[in-house]
Amino acid sequence: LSKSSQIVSGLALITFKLFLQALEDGLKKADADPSVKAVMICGENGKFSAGADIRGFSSPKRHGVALSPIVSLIESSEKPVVAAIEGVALGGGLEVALGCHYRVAHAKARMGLPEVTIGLLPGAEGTQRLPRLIGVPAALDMITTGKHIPATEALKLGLVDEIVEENTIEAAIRLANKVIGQPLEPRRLSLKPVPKLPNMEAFLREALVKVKRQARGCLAPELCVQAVRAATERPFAEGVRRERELFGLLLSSGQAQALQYAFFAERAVRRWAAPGGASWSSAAPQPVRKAAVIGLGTMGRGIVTSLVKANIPVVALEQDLEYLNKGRKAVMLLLEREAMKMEGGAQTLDFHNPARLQFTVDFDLLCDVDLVIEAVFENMALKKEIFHKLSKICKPGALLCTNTSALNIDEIASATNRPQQVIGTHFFSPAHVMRLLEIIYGRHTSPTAIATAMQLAKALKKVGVVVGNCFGFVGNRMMFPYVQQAVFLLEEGSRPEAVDQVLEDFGFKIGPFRMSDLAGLDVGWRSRKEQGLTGPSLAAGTPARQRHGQRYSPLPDLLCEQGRFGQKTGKGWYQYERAGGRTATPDPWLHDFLSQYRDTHGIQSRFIDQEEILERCLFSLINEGFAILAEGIASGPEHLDVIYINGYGWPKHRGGPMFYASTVGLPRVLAKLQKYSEAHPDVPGLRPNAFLKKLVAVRSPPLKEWMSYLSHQSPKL
Ligand SMILES: CC/C=C\C/C=C/C(=O)SCCNC(=O)CCNC(=O)[C@H](O)C(C)(C)COP(=O)(O)OP(=O)(O)OC[C@H]1O[C@@H](n2cnc3c(N)ncnc32)[C@H](O)[C@@H]1OP(=O)(O)O
Repeated sequence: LSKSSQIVSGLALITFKLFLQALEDGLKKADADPSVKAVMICGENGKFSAGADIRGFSSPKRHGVALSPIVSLIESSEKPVVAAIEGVALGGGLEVALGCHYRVAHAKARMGLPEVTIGLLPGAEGTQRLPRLIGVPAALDMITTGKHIPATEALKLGLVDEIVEENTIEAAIRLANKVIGQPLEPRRLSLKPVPKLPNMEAFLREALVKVKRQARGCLAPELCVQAVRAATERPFAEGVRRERELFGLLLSSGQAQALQYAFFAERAVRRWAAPGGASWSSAAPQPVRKAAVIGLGTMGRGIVTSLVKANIPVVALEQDLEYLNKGRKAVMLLLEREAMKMEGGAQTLDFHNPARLQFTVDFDLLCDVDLVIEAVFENMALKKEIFHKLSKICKPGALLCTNTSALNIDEIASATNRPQQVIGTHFFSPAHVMRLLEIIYGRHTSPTAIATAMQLAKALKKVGVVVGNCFGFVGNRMMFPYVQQAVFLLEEGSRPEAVDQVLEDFGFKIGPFRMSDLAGLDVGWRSRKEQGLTGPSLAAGTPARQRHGQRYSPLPDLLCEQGRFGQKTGKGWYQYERAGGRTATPDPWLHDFLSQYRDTHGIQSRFIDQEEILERCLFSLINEGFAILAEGIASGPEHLDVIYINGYGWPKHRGGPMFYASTVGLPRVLAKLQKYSEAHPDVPGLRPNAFLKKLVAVRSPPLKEWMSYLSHQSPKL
């Protein structure tokens, strides 16, 4: 456009506020200058905009330049304004583009309104303009999910006018030149009607039901639907007023802070630290060009699928042909399903090629892999045998990972000649779906090994969280007291469905008993037998409800002795329509069994209210979290929260257990733990941890300062 245009650039994230000011000044200048015939807005360095600075929403100094008036200013310009979208146009960035009269995008650009994922809604008139441009169904989908869509999809939806493979800015200038002099009214989205649907009311009602069911207590998706509904029912200006009202509600709901905390926590855990000062900033990962997975049970199958999806060639190994064929079939089925989901996308799955995925029973084929993930049964002797073999067969630099949920990494490493290359990689089931990867370093694990495991997590599109070695690591260790409380509550008078209901209402995807039925009660039973807590190795004369002087509930063991393993046997804490069924119904047999159990042990059944259920389960879990932090097993509360959100179904809009504790108030958590501990002195999980007490004593500092109150920066770090 040379002299006849005004190029406004610099839509960089950190300078969003400054940019808005510059944009306003630039637009006004362009408008006043008769030599300017059109305006093109682009970003710097190939990126349009990631939107407003998220930290600004919870900053006490939140004032900022309002975005809406600038979007309106763009739209009302008498000269055509064209957005040249490269990289990403997200949130406020996309709302700026929606104010423009035309949008040109690079083929690799991505667009979205992700505000819902940080507890907000597109508050710069995005909920009013987008439905006018692409219709209610597509707009609602983008706004309530926050998904980023590729440029090709944006073109199909009519969100952009043109996509280009080459120079986006030149293409935008070409388009601007072409449209000079054409009427702008039809291009101003605020003047357009929202395209009608024959069944708009029913559609919106169903959309609301859907987001309420999926979001479980999370406000933002629901309010997004309400804002879009306003677009369908009210004139633009009134819709904008409603949008503003709803935005204000979300901003002060507390959920937005929790979700924004979660956004940054997920990024903070990438900056890992380990003993001896090793950290993300100094350690470099090794390349993983080929991997192997040992064991094709449920976990191994998911891990193989995950590696194939990440385009890493895999050797999948089983102990014999029977298991191998079973495993191969299951993996192929998973991959077929994944391929179907990806159909039409840019990526394809090349899993029929033996160079990409090879099944074998021959350990020698592992001689050239860069990384092995052992995913066999949770049995120390078996794992040690495998690791001993691996250290003989694998090339010297190969990283040896064990997928374990609790076993001692150091003991496994002791079976090899290279303990520095042994690391725990705790995947969550189903491993090709769940985002969490708990990465556990042992006493000898090298910084390179940790960096490589973190790099692997990234390649697998997972959130890697580095933690220290202890029984259950972080996630399961915090889960033990939670589940223990849930079972104690049954002993005292509650029922599985009552406990599950309270925790599901809190926002957990699934309560502890439904979870236990899903995972299989036999898993914990086996582990308790191995620990000598139950079964033949239990010393004669051990009291039924006590182990090592502490309260113990034999209830789960008794259920297992009855063959009630959960869904797989059709009976567990609930009953199911058949073995393998998924619909849990309260079981009168279990209710009778609990009554008899209480009678046998002289337990006076009592009514337990929702508050007690919630507090005893959650506060005991949080209490263990403080112990983990004090011992240096994790380097900060964010690590625990990211683990819980991504691996244990903790509701993200509550920010994770430690963030939740900070919102409840540490003095309250402490007081309640003290109260419950006095009532149950034989339950160590309820005894307030010293670190929690210390934080309360120093007046409960903000979560990000907690770690500075540990006198020793812990033996592990
Ligand atoms: C008054 C106005 C009212 C409303 C209008 C505006 C509302 C908004 O715009 S809300 C913000 C909407 N935008 C987003 O939610 C985008 C969030 N960011 C992302 O999705 C991703 O970061 C990305 C796709 C932009 C880039 O992904 P990737 O390449 O994987 O990098 P990272 O995620 O690691 O990010 C790098 C770095 O940038 C920080 N960051 C990214 N986006 C923001 C942001 N919007 N605000 C603040 N900081 C952001 C991120 O935290 C990383 O930094 P650290 O490693 O230091 O944590």
